[in-house]
Amino acid sequence: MAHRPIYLDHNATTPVDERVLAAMMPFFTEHFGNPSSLHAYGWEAEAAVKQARATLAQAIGATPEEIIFTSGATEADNLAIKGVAEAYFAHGKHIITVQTEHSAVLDPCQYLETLGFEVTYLPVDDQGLIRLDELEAAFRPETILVSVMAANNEIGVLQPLAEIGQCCRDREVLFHTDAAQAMGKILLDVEAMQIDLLSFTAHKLYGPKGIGALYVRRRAPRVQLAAQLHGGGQERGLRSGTLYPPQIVGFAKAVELGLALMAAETKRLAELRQRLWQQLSQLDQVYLNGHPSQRLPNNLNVSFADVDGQALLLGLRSVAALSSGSACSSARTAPSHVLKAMGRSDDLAYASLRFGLGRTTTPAEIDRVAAAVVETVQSLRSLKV
Ligand SMILES: Cc1ncc(COP(=O)(O)O)c(C=O)c1O
Ligand code: FES
Repeated sequence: MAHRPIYLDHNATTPVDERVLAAMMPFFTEHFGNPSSLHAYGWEAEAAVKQARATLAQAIGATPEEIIFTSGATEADNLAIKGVAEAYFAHGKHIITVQTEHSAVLDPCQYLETLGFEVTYLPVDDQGLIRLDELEAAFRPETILVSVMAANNEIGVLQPLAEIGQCCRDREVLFHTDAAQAMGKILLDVEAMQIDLLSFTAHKLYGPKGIGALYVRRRAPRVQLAAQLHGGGQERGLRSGTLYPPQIVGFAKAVELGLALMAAETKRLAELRQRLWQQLSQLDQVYLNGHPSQRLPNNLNVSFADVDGQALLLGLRSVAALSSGSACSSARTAPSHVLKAMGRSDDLAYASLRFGLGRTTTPAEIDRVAAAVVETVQSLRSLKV
């Protein structure tokens, strides 16, 4: 097999775990029924979907009726934000979010601005965290929704969900969180954290691409939501379209595994990340992006001064599959909006690498990549003088 670079881009996506694939397989062939059909084939598929829904609900402290399947976190974010905007505009047209959110949150907010909504984009501090006093100051009588991500996809920073949930509940404002990166990596509890809507996705957690879910609170205070896809009325009318049992079964299996392995993986990945950072920080003028400890265990984001970002990625291409910023924005020419919001200069934002460690990452891989990064940075710097 042709030599492939070491995969260190697990914040972009992950491979499907063999155990997840095995759980999915029967639902492509033997158990191919449509869960909506009222016969044995349909019931079989329906039973599997029901079980998966219960597993997913339990993983976040929700009830099964509160889980709406979608095609991923992008669709879940859109449904949450546009669905709340459409259901609550009579109460007010103001939304609060954060400058460092994923485009699946920022773009729906910008779209709503074209429809007359007002959006506050909270700043973050130099470690990527929002400040609660700034959140508190942003509320208005007409605020209907706060959307703050659980874990950032570029820098892995974990926002204080329970505190944000409390702020929102005190003011009777709905709280949505995009937990695409956080699911299965940190504990999420929608009761304890007072979360009203939560988006998640399977493919960041060794599950298949193209499946995700939105948790929508039905217990008090119950969330009203306007559907964004209309048709056959699946998912209690909130998301029409034939359910996809293989993906749904795989999603639940991935989450179940993620939770079972979480404690051990958190420890192992944090050690590997530390090993990587120790080697990289032997270079002069390297900067860790994001809070040093309040972050996902598998993410390290680093900026290198006096290096051309594009040349750095090119120089490492054969050794490691990495990205600069997020998967989508690496293809763009603008510097990362997340690093810019933290106050990084354009140069440092360009010359950044996101290391996303995963379940198969080994110490030998880390050492190999670290050595290649050190060597590439040194040689690019020596060319400059
Ligand atoms: C924070 C965050 N939100 C949303 C998404 C989009 O998820 P999906 O690919 O499931 O639509 C991603 C994935 O890149 C993400 O990292
Ligand atoms: S969708 Fe997450 S990086 Fe592009």
